[in-house]
Amino acid sequence: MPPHTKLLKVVLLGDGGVGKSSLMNRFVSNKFDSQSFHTIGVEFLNKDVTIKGENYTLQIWDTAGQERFKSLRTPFYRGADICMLTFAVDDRKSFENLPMWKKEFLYYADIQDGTPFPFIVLGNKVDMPNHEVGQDIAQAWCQKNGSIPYFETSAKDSIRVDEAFNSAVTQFRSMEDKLEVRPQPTNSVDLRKKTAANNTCSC
Ligand SMILES: Nc1nc2c(ncn2[C@@H]2O[C@H](COP(=O)(O)OP(=O)(O)OP(=O)(O)O)[C@@H](O)[C@H]2O)c(=O)[nH]1
Repeated sequence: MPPHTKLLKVVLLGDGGVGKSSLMNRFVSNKFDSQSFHTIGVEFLNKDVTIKGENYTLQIWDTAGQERFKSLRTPFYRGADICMLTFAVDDRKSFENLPMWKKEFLYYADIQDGTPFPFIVLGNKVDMPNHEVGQDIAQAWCQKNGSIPYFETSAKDSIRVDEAFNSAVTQFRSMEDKLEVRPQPTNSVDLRKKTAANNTCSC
């Protein structure tokens, strides 16, 4: 890591199939795979960014959205700096599950509900023709849940993906002073030397 680089742990959550892996791969490698497989456990990739003159390494944790992998993903929430809650705009159920994802994150990250925390909401697959969740409905939910920034994205067509990740860092910066000292992972490993490598963990 270059000097004066801050490591930020970013956790991507949401129902299986909404496009979390695809968003991470678009952001880190500028690639899209239409045959993307379900994630088992968690995977992470690092990407270096500079926001307003400050260097950051974003350590992006892509979690498995399917219910059966809950026990594999939840241990990785502790120590997160940013949480990106993801749904697909063509899948109403995935939007309706956002409160469940937020609650699960706060519980396993050991953060009290109501404490300021940098969340971002992504409505992915905006390239799809049939939207079951309108921008107004999603924005209203974000507003009600602590004025969370909302982005309609497409990993496929590369729409607003960089903007959403960069905004997540800006959101972190704006709240940094207010964030409580949060519990760090007990089973931590030093992952800071790895950058843009495909690292899989299904432990
Ligand atoms: N049209 C469209 N398809 C997408 C987009 N993003 C992802 N997909 C497709 O949706 C499917 C699921 O994408 P993934 O990235 O694997 O979804 P995930 O949320 O990581 O799924 P889990 O690993 O099961 O939690 C794949 O077939 C992707 O190619 C998008 O922006 N637009």
